[in-house]
Amino acid sequence: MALLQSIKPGWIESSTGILTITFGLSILFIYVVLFTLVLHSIQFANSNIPFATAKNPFAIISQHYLFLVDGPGLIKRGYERFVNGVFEIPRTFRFGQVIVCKPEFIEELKNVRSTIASPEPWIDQLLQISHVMPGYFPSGGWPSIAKTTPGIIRGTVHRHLDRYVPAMNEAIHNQLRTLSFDESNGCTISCFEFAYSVVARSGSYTMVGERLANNEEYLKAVKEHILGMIMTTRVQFLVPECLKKYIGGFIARLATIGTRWNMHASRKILLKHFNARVIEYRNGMACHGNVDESVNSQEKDKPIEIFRWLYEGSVLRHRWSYPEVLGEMLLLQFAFIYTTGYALYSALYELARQPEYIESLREEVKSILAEYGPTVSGCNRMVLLDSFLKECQRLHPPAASITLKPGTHVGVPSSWIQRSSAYYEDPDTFDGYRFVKRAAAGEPNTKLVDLSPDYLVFGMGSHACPGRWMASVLMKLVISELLMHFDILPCTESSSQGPLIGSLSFEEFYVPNFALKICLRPRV
Ligand code: HEM
Repeated sequence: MALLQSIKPGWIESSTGILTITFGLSILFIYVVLFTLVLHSIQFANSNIPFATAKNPFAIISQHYLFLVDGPGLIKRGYERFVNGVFEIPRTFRFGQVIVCKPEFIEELKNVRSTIASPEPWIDQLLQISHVMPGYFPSGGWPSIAKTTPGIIRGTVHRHLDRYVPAMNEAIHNQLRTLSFDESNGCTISCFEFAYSVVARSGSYTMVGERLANNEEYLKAVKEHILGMIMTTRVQFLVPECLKKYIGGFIARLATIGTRWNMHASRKILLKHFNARVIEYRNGMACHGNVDESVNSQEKDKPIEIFRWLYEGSVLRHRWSYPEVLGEMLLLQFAFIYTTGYALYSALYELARQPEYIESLREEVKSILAEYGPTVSGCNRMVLLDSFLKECQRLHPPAASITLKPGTHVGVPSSWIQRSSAYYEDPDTFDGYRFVKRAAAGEPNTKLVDLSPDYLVFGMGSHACPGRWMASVLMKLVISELLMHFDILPCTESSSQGPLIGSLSFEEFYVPNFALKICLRPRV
């Protein structure tokens, strides 16, 4: 005790000294990082383009912060200031994003050749592929496999959409079977979780086949991996480019360990299942005798499984390596499942909030299903539902801008154009049948999958989303099934209500409000 008493004051003094030095060094480090950030932003920025708010050092730092936590809000402020011009958003240690608002420029961008305007650098910078997925793609340059997938989706998934529909219907039923219903109150579900799960299950049918689409461990890993990628990327944004290689991965792991955002843990599970699926493909290929027949045999009447197509392409034609196939699958899961899950989530939210639409939509679905069943041609005839979904996407797109050009990253403030009175009457009001009325008035581009400069949810030009027909049919099948068998109601608990959008964004991407719930009550 005496010894302790005798050493304590000295120890306290020296520890206070260490604390002061550590504090001082941390402040110095923060200043150096902020100074470098401002310097880099000015160096990377286009000198003749204004920033969303202003170009002074404080404004640059605040825009970096805002783009990280509320990207759509920052894009809105820029759009309001430069509605007939362009503006730029500085980004942490990278090229800024130039946002084009002037309608003539947007029209010009639409017609740019696919080799010049490409979404690849945007995806690379948004998801920071080389840091978040090291080892999957060749360094320097975008993998050739990624240039092939949109073609496969357009040429096979879209062309033979009807072949996928039975599996998609089964996935929807299987997902509904996982819910437990209470006789009187029905079932209260997390709105995003339900939409995300049903899309993950149906999407997995398309991507990896029936066995994995029913494997709960795999499905959980798919969902967690996508959210994990979002979270990991966000954490990585805060680390300077030169340090990312050394500490980026470590910091991101530290931030997500033990959470559902743990990308590394879920990726391990996914890889285990992908490898097992590959063994099944190999066995199948061995059974065919002639391996070349294997790829062709898929094209007869069965839906083409995207993973199998990519894998066999890598093995048989040596077009790309196995890690590249895995990398492409992980990216495609994001492109397919997050976007469609978000779109379905917003539609369920609006259905629960706006019961006046339920009866007319139900009537339409009922008569079409009676004649055509849950098929592609049935879905194509659901004009009211199509308009309702398009209105949901107009007001709640998954992202506030779409990016089109390499080098300088050029974006279009889609979310705010879609809310502009220049293009839409009473733009902030939800009118589920807005597009049916427009079609009746003879206006063009009124279908959910139609592209136009005032409706940019699926992009535009040669890189417009090739999965939009799949997304449209999938959402219609889910909503038809729900309308036929359930009443869709808002949840009465106050903690489960709230806005559609969560409190943080992911650059220009919106993140859902995970707490939002709806109630499904079985119809008598
Ligand atoms: C509601 C759901 C969806 C939305 C809102 C959406 C949105 C988008 C957008 C905005 C782009 C960029 C277009 C551009 O740069 O001009 C895109 C590209 C892409 N999407 Fe979708 N998407 C959805 C569903 C899907 C689905 C279901 C698939 C797969 C079956 C898919 C696969 C892709 C691919 C592969 C690309 C890259 C196209 C290219 O590089 O040429 N998407 N999507």
